[in-house]
Amino acid sequence: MTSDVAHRPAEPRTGSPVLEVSGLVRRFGGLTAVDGVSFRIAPGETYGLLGPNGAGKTTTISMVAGLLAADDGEVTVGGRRMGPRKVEPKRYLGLVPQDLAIYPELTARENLHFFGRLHGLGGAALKHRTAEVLDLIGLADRAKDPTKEFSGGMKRRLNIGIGLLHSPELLILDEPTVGVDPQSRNAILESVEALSTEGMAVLYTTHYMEEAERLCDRIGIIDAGRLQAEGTRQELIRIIGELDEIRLVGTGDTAGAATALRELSAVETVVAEGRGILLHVRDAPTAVAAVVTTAGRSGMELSDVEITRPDLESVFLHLTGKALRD
Ligand SMILES: Nc1ncnc2c1ncn2[C@@H]1O[C@H](COP(=O)(O)OP(=O)(O)OP(=O)(O)O)[C@@H](O)[C@H]1O
Repeated sequence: MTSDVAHRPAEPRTGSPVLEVSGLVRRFGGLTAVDGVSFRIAPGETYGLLGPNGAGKTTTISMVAGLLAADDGEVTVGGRRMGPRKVEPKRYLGLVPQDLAIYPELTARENLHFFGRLHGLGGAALKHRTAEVLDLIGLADRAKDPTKEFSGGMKRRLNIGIGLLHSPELLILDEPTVGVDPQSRNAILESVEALSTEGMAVLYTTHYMEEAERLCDRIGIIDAGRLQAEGTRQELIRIIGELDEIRLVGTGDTAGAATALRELSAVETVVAEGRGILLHVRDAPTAVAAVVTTAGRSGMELSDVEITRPDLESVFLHLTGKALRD
């Protein structure tokens, strides 16, 4: 069945969360893959699930999308209870799986038309939405080409376009940049960024810290099936303290420089070590000029200055005792 009116939810539910996940649990035999996961996503918000391989990201989103039954807990999409047998709530979400689901012989536009019809779109509305989506995923100029000629990254973008066609309230993307070249990766990230201008809520899973930092308003750090922490990038970094590191390498009067550096207001700790000094400071990019000048004036000849700022990788290490990437 097709209609000329794009399928959009009848009532916008601004204010209340688009997605509410509460106490979700899923076991596979003796393994608890998802162990009491709860989070919410507001309209227009991009929420990242950041965790290493096997953390439970795909299992979580499979339950969110109603593809997999939960052993415990509850998922609601737009206030509607989700589950494998539910039909209505699934109309409000789009799922972009890791695996590609496109027809290689069809052009990009034909693929979108085909999947659009499956969503009940047709006529002028389908044409209009297809053009909008092709723009959004940056494939308007390749709309007439068979997708078998596309690069891996372009196919991924089309996969995202298919998930977007029916203007879902919530779009779920499962590690959409795995295995693509850096240029395509950037194009994918730009497409996802553009979604927030559409007011869509996005659930984005990744094991790339840079992607979570760039795209997500809030991030849930997941490991061994549990949400270890949740918040904005800044909130998460506060968990491990907000101090940056400046490492000064050089010769001369290191001890004298260390004493002088302790007097600077931005400096919290100073440790003289081997051929240099390690400082913990607030806001290193602002403090570095005074640090370098003070060290120089105190008789230290610098050969290198290195700034390290805490990132989500450091937060993950702090919370779990292991690196995000193997
Ligand atoms: N159908 C299944 N049967 C048995 N174990 C499973 C099944 N699906 C997932 N698991 C296990 O559950 C755990 C979580 O897997 P999941 O795929 O959710 O992790 P992930 O964070 O998405 O990682 P990846 O990035 O590798 O997909 C893993 O230990 C995995 O082996």
